[in-house]
Parts: sequence; structure tokens; C-alpha cells
Amino acid sequence: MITVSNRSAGRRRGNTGSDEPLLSVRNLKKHYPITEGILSKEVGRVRAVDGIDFDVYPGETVGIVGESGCGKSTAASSLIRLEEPTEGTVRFDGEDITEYDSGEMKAFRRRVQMIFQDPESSFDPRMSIGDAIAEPLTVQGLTDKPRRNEIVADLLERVGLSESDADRYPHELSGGQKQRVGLARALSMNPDMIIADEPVSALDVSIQSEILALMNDLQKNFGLSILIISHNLAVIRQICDRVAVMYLGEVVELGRTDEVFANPQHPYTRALLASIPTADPTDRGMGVELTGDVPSPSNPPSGCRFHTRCPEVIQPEGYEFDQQTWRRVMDLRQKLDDSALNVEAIREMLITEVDEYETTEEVTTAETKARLRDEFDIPKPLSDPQAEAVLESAIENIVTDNEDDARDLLATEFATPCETQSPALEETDAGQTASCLRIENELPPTELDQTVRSD
Ligand SMILES: Nc1ncnc2c1ncn2[C@@H]1O[C@H](COP(=O)(O)OP(=O)(O)OP(=O)(O)O)[C@@H](O)[C@H]1O
Repeated sequence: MITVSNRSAGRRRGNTGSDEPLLSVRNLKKHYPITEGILSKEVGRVRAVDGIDFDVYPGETVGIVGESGCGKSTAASSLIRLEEPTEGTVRFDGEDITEYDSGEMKAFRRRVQMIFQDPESSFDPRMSIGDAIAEPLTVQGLTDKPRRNEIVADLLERVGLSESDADRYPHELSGGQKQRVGLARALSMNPDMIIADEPVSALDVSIQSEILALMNDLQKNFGLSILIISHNLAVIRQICDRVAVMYLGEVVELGRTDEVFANPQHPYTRALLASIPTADPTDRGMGVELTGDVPSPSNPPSGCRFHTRCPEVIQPEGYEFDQQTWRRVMDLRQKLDDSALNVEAIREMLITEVDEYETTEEVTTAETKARLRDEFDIPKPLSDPQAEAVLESAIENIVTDNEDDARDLLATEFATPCETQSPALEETDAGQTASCLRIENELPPTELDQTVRSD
């Protein structure tokens, strides 16, 4: 494997045939300081976006996808300097926008229009739709009213509304119609690029598809580039040429949408794809379940940030686990490391379940250990006797109030390289780039990989 800049990952030339990206983002970081006290002393940082790279070519639609809280919106607002990025460069049409003065920023913001999830908030309820669309034209100095009305009528038609809608008011429109007006308003600036942050999440599913189809048409007709931010893979799939998958402030996979969907290379992408609901109620998905919330970006996990949730986290040498059991043992270890195991609560649960017990002192160690195992769905015994001996000893330490010994034992015996080594984005044989130690170490896919569906 050769480490490459993801500059070329799954790249395609834009519809204009240009080889140069319209937008080029390098090492973009946005850290929010956490402050305390009257002197606002910095006590920590929320690393919302922690060094991401991607390009958008002319006429191309690129998606940023990931769970809530992974930094998608912060990435979008920092790259257009709605919030100042902490670090990194953003080049637009060859120029570094981080060096723009306010006049240049104004011109840039005409060329790059934002569309938000809730179109409502960007409309003045007292202003007619026609006036709302014409407003940016007026601000630009187009004083010729008949000409303005002509442009408004044309834009309304282009977004699937009619000229007569110009006299209506926002409250008279459905969510889908408002998003159409939002697009017409953005187009009135004749932009080169639209950045759309969850543009259809607030809409009914039936309407979502219509708006995405409209965006696709507009992109072709106006030769636009589109950057679309969404937590919804179905949205990305319908409209994007390429996709960047984000996890906890980082891009973990980047490539052509068809390739990423057909052959996801990062375990996080695989897990996201696995979580797409299917129409068949008997279909239990791909056997991969992504549990737990995205960890806090103020204290991201060491090594690979995904290792605390990764279904494919690498196993320690010298032991043999089935992968799912290994994940569960790691979940227990994680909870122990976070000091989030409550043995007393387990004993209390046992009191309510077993009639003869009245106080937690009566609950036996053996029962507490068994119940702790059950909480994590860890089978007894493990199939590997040596692994079982380690786990049994750790659990004994946990329930006898020797958590530090248990922590040390598990850290020594059940260590994964994923907790210490940070993988870099690498080109994969499948065509896209992804950052995973499995790829770096050329490890064979886990059993779970083979259960991943590509549709
Ligand atoms: N102004 C802020 N100060 C501190 N932390 C912030 C601020 N804005 C965002 N964050 C944090 O940064 C992280 C990334 O947030 P962001 O909204 O970009 O994620 P997202 O992927 O767009 O999620 P969502 O879809 O829920 O908006 C979150 O943990 C969020 O709490």
C-alpha cells in the first residue's frame, strides 16, 4: 500500500471538464476552546473538525456523511468562514480564501451559496416569495423592477414553482415548496457552488427525493458544484458523485459514491451502511451493529478514534476470539477504563430478581460475576481457555473492588493496536482512500466484512 494524498481519491473530472478543483480544503481544523473562570482560562478543546482534506471539482456533487455530532456542519461553516477555522487552507477557484479581506469575502459568498435544513428561518414572514428571491438582486444593484420580476419568474419556473407563486407568503407554502424557494433565492446570485446542510432532513421522505432530483437538475443546468452535508446515506447515494465519510472530526473514507457503497473499506462506513433500514422486516441487516454514541470531541479516543465502537477492532496476538465476542470484551474494558462500571447497581438488580436476597451483602460473588458478563453479552466460557482465564481473573478483580488490577490486566493482555496507532488515509485496492489499521497492516477482512451487503 502506498500512502497518498487523498487529493486524487476517486476523483472524477467535473462536468466542465476541468482538472483543477473549484474548492480545495486542506488540513481544516476547527477547535472550540472550553473556558472556565472570569479570566476565561482555557481548560480544554472541542476538536469538532480535526484536520480534513477534500476537493470539489467544477460541476461535481460531493457529500459529507456521518452521524450527528461528527463535525459535518462545523466543517461546512468553517470552510466558508462563517466561523473562522482554527487551522488549514481553503482554496476556491485557485485563491486562498483564508486570506480574503471582507470585500473579497462578500464576493466569495455570492459565488458560494448556503442552503440550510430549515428554509423557514431564512425567510422574512412579511416578505412575499417574489420579494425574497428578488432581494439579493436588489442588493446587487439591479434596480430595473420589470427585469427583476422576469428573473424571479424564470427562477420560480426552474425550481418547479410558477410565476404566480411570487405573490404568496412563506406561511402559505409547504416545507418542500419553501426549500424550492430557498434554491431559487440561492440561484438568483448565479453562484458557482451551493453548500447544502441537511437540505431535505426536515421534509417528508416522498418530498426529499423530489428536492434532490431538482438539485441534480439545477446542478446540470447551471453547471454548479454542490457540497451536500447529510447524516442520511440514501440522500448521499441519490445525488453525490463522491462522498467523504466523517467520524469524530476526521474523514475516514473518501471516494466515488458508487465504489464506497459497493465496496466500503472502512469499518465505520460498513457499519453506517449496515444501519440503513431495509423494507423486509425479517431482514436483520448485515449482522453489524454500531452501538454507543459518538464519543466527545473534547476528549477523543487515542489511536484510531473509532476503536471504542469498531465492530472490526483488531484482536490481540496470542488469543482467539470470535469477533463479536471480542467487541463485547472490549466494551467491558472500555466501561472499566471510563470508571463507568457500577457493580453495586448490579447487586441491587440481583436483589430485585432473586426473592431470597434482601441486602446487597447477600449477593454472592459468583452471581455478581455472571450478571456482569450477561450485561455485556459475553459468553461463558470463552472458546479460548487462555482468554477465559484472563477475563475471569479481571472480572473477579472488578467485583471484589480491585478495579485498578483489572484495568492493568486487561490493558496488558487484551491490548489492540487500534488504541495506540492512528491510521492515515491510504489508497485502497478498491479505489477509494480509507484510514484503518486493517488496511495499513494488510489484515484479512473479518468475518463481519463478508456479511456486508453492497446494496
Ligand atoms: N460553538 C461550539 N462550541 C463548542 N462545541 C461546539 C460548537 N459547535 C459545535 N460544537 C461541537 O462540535 C461537534 C461537532 O458538531 P457539528 O454540529 O459540526 O456536528 P454535525 O455532524 O453537523 O452534527 P449535527 O448533524 O447533529 O449538527 C459536536 O460535538 C458539537 O457539540
